[in-house]
Amino acid sequence: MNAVFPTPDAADSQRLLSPEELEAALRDIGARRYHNLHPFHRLLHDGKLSKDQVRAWALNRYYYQAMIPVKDAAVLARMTDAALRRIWRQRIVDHDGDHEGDGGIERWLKLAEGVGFDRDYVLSTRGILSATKFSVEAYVHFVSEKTLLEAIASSLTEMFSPTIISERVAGMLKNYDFITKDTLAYFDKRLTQAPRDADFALDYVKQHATTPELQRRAMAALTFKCNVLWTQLDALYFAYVAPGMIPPDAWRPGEGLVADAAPVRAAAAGGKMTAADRPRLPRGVRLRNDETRGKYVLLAPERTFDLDDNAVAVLKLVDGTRSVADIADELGRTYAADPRAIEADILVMLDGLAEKRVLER
Ligand SMILES: O=C(O)c1cc(C(=O)O)c2c(n1)C(=O)C(=O)c1cc(C(=O)O)[nH]c1-2
Repeated sequence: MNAVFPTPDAADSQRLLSPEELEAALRDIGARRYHNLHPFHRLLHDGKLSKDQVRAWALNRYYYQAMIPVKDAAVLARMTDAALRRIWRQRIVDHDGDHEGDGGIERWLKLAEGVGFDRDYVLSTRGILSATKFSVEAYVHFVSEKTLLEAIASSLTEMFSPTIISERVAGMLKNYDFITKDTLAYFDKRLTQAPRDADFALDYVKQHATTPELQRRAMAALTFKCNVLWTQLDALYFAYVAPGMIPPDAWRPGEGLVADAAPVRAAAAGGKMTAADRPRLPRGVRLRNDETRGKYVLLAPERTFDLDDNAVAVLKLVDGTRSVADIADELGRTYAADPRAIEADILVMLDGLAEKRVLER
């Protein structure tokens, strides 16, 4: 059974490390395996993701946040020492809060709402990737089944989280116009909570990992936890970046958003296009590159519309899943221009096409 986990080589595993050497070995695991190194995080922080890809991250990570107190309750249940429980229970309070509307889970829900989700949809966990669930649940099982030392050691990824949190908050605020400081308020508190928790867990592990075997187990626990975080990002990347294979039942762009009702209402009222609408070409209408004339045209049954370069850039992004706001965001990034100014212009253009019945929402 143990063979499933890689073991350090025999010579190392037989030597008792000093507490300082053990800490250095644990930090080295983070330096090589922590999820700040994952390509999905690089894209997220550098502003390279679409709004829908950021949404997929916020939705899936909700599951991790929601299960952290379940994990910590399982750790608490292993503790026979009241003094230890008094310290550990603070983690549950941090996430659940002391009253309704308080705590980390609530703040994560605000983050999800901030990127457009309907709160009840997020709470339902319906659209969460199965791989996210498997990975988070593996963490809960791990702390329930392994020794208390291993359970505590598995939380040590928090040693590395303040750096990634600072980088994420700065990067997202700079690179995405739909992200505000309020949306990311979740992370404010983590900057003090995580170091406090990590300091305690590190002292505990350094004190209690008193044999080479226990030290090896503590290192394996931290490696396991790095993998729990890494595989969640693998799953997001596979489903929403490349190859973009969204499994059955997982969230699809456009689902579970508060703006969902808006296009329906607007269409029913016959009103103008809004930023939340997801325009698409009606059946029988196609964007075509007319090679003899060297330009793109919109081909409709028995009619052809000449298009200027701006219209072509917009229509290349019209796919029935991107909203007008998403299209404006993407063009804003491509042309380094203010997306809200672009949005106003393309709404007028799209309304014109909708009136000619070569566009619908
Ligand atoms: O934003 C991050 O990158 C990040 C990482 C980690 C982590 O390293 O486990 C946690 C969190 N955030 C976090 O918000 C959180 O509540 C948390 C709890 C735990 C844990 O293992 O008990 N890790 C993390």
